[in-house]
Amino acid sequence: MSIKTANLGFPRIGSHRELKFALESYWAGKSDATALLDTAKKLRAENWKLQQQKGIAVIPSNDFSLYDHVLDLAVMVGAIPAAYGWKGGPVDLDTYFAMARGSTGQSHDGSTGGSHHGDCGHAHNGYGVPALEMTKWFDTNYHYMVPELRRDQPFTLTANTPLEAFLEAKALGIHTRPVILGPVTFLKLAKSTEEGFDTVELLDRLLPVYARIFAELSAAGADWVQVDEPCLVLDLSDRERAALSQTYRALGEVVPDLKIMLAGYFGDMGDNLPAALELPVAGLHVDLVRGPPQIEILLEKAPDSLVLSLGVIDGRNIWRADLNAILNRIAPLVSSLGEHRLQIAPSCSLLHVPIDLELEAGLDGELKTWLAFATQKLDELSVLGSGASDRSGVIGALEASLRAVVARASSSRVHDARVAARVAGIDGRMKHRGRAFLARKALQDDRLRLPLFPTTTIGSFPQTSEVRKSRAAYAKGAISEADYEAFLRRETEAAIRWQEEIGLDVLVHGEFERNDMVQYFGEQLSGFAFTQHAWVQSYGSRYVRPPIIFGDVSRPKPMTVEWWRYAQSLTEKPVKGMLTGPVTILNWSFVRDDLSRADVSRQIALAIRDEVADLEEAGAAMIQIDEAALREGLPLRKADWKTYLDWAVESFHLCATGVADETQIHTHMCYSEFNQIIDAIAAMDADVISIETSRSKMELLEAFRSYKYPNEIGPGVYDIHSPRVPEVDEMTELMQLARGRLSDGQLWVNPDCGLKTRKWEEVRPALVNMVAAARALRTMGQ
Ligand SMILES: CN1c2c(nc(N)[nH]c2=O)NC[C@@H]1CNc1ccc(C(=O)N[C@@H](CCC(=O)N[C@@H](CCC(=O)N[C@@H](CCC(=O)O)C(=O)O)C(=O)O)C(=O)O)cc1
Ligand SMILES: N[C@@H](CCS)C(=O)O
Ligand SMILES: [Zn+2]
Repeated sequence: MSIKTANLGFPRIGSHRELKFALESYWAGKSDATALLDTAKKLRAENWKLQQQKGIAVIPSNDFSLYDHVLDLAVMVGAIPAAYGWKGGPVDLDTYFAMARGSTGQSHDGSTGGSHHGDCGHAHNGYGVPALEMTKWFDTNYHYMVPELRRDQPFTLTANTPLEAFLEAKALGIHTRPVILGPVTFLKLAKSTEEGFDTVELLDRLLPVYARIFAELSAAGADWVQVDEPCLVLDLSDRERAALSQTYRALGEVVPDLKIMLAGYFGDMGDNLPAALELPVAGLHVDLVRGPPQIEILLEKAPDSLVLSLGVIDGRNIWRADLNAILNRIAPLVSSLGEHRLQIAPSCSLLHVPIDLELEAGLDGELKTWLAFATQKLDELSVLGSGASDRSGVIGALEASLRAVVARASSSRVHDARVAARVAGIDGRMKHRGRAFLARKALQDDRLRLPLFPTTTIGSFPQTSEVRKSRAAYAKGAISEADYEAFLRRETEAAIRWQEEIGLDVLVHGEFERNDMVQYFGEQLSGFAFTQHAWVQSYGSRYVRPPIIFGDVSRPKPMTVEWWRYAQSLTEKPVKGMLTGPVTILNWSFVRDDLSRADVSRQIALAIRDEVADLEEAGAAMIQIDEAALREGLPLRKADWKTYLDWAVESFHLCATGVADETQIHTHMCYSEFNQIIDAIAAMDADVISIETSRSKMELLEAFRSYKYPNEIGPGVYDIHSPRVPEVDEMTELMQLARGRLSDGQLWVNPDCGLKTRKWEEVRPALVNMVAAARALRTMGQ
């Protein structure tokens, strides 16, 4: 006897990024739909077979997506905005990708890859349709397409994709449990296109579509369906709770033969758990990695007939599990509920971890024994499934797990007494600059002598395929370090010359040497490991390789100073030092789980503080510390915000307060809904903050206006997520709107974010226009 193992979802991208290459080739018109769909089918089959081979009892289907699973659901239920020209019936690939990436009106567009958003023609051009908005999926670095719903939104089943997936697996002889995103989470994540209505109100119209999907699944032989409602870990309104209750009462009644495994994940269900336990579903999945105390409530309150799926293997991190500790933790449930009522599962879908540790030939041997990627997590599930009823059959695996846990806890690689002492020595003086902002501003203005409405950019210039190829060639040993660096110097010099030529006031070196704004720093800091193949989907065909923070963090040597020094040597204009901040490095890495995130952040901050000091020492008058992920790293529950913001702001201070008052500290945030965190932004006290505002027509500045925020701000005037080149007038108009909210002396002129995902053909005219807009502003009254 053993407890059933269940998986909630497997990464879609392929262990060698097969999906990315198939998609980008299709978009570029280099291959056809058949080739793309064949690759997708092959990946699905490989994933199912792998899980079968690993002995997973409950294997998911419909966890695959060509681009994004939220988009898939919107398309499946016919929630397709009129602009995409869908006339009913099955939805073709071009419509699907138009929603994902925008469209130029041609069948596919030839651009190989996006930015944060769909990247093709935009409606502002007078042709084409913009992509749906994109935003991060809960607190992950995965981004989903935001469905757009109107008050009179009809829903209709365009294709039963869970059924298709179920049948595809069945044809391979694999019985699966299809996955579908739940209707309440779907509606909650959607955006209403009209004022004054809550998308959850559309539930009555959506439920019949689910009922049909479920009925067809049941008729085809499915016995269970996994319905994901990650909203169960959020603060829910009464209406949302009522919607959950209505949904599961209704679906249970219409298709009684299909058992629902309702899955909540990404945290503790907290006050939603008792209500979830009362829903008339056959099973409930709980995330016991992020919410271990839920076990007590399950023991006390789980109804007799309910099957519990215990999310005990971390689906959000890459550490090898402490299998013995997990078995001990769930033992009371095993003895009280019995094996037949339990399933052993990852905390959430494995979408958020890389696929296979075995591919990491370059990773240090000892560190490797501490890690588990998706494939290894399947093995861990199997051991737990057997071990939960009888440990004797898995003694070897349990001993190996224990050895890894003990070795990691006591390893000298993990602990560095100097780092711990430095964190312990953080004192109040490191938490603020010398003088208050206005006094610093006077000193900085005197030093920098910038014009009104100074122009700058956010840091990166296009990462052309030439840049990427050169880095890949260097990594493979095909070109020498000297040749690679000479290439980067040429790129940097050309960027500096061009910025001078077009008249930007504050220059950047262009970040050509960086593969990614986080990975680049991870590769240079002690306590970090980096991988070769451990890609994780960020959105669509864009993936990241998050660094692994395994030990105490320190900086062996300066990381960016030489590139800054070189760039500054080429010009009289100021060049900004360019760094990624600790909270962003933390949020976009796999972080050790044996130290608080606050302390890891402090350690990174102290390393960045040293880099800031070295840049200042080298002569940098301005240093930018990007905190792109500070806002998006907010905890899911409001009650946890203050603690997070306190240490996040403290970390920024630790980076920024070692410099003289004459040195101007910049920060940049590209996810900019600031209303709820404006106190924290003000407390950061950066001399200049650049933010994303162009799409919101400067409305995001309202938070700064009403707060009477005194420091300087660069509200983005150029939407870098679109290939479109903004006109001079548009940018002056946007700045005029900004002038209505802030004083002239506070304002900078810059794009929304870095330009790494854009092409030079777009960037050149856009920045020429931006400089012209700033010049025009200097002569214009408000
Ligand atoms: C700003 N964003 C970021 C997030 N997270 C990060 N860690 N970084 C970010 O910038 N989160 C939120 C947003 C949006 N998210 C993303 C995520 C990913 C990209 C992106 O452009 N990804 C690239 C990969 C970038 C990278 O690491 N490149 C490496 C390796 C490149 C490579 O594959 N080389 C090839 C050969 C190259 C060639 O021949 O052309 C190879 O090795 O085979 C590098 O540059 O060295 C992606 O392509 O997915 C953007 C925004
Ligand atoms: N300096 C970085 C910030 C991106 S959020 C860049 O320009 O790409
Ligand atoms: Zn940005």
